[in-house]
Amino acid sequence: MSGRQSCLRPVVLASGSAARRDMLSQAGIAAVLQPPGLDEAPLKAELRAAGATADETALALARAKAEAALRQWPAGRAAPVVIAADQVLTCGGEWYDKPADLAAARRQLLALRGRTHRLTSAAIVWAGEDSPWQAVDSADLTMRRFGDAALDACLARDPQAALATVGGYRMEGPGLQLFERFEGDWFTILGMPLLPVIARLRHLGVVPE
Ligand SMILES: Nc1nc2c(ncn2[C@@H]2O[C@H](COP(=O)(O)OP(=O)(O)OP(=O)(O)O)[C@@H](O)[C@H]2O)c(=O)[nH]1
Repeated sequence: MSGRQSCLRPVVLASGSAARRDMLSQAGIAAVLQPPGLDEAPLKAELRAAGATADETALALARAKAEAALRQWPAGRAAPVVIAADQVLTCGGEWYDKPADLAAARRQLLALRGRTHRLTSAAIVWAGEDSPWQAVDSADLTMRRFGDAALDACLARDPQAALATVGGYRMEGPGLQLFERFEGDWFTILGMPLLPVIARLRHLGVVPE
């Protein structure tokens, strides 16, 4: 069998995340991009108020994004295999969200300075089963006690990261200079536990064994 995608069903990535888009395409998986257009904040607040853990919250949000994408899928087209994901950042019992602007990103990075925070990434792969396949994984990242100059240089070099990522940094960019070490899967940090997702796609016949 060629290395080409073998499934007749389209693969949909229910995400607006460039990192998730890039990791799938770089792994040779062609996906239709369909940002879910979901306002995560109220659902996230509801989950937190109910005492949901970071794992439970990321899984629930990923599932909500997959459901939103399925609702938008044109009737009559071959049912897709939908991939969705979500990432939660926690540190010392605090939960952090994507910064609203550069000033918020700076404040958030200062709050994380010299500490270890956790990125919890969940993925859903839904091929029409009653309940979707899911995976969740975490990585622990320790930030240096970086100086203000290092922080401002990082924000100046990569302002997009400050607004597009939950931590306000891109590990594959200048943000790496803010870190001392990290423990966990690289793709989990970037936004999705990729290897389990690819294994699921293999199980579904989307990519060859
Ligand atoms: N490139 C990059 N992205 C990161 C990194 N850390 C976190 N992210 C991104 O931070 C974002 C986490 O926010 P989410 O709410 O899970 O996803 P989103 O960006 O809103 O995209 P949706 O899937 O459409 O909800 C994701 O896009 C992750 O890919 C990193 O080190 N590098």
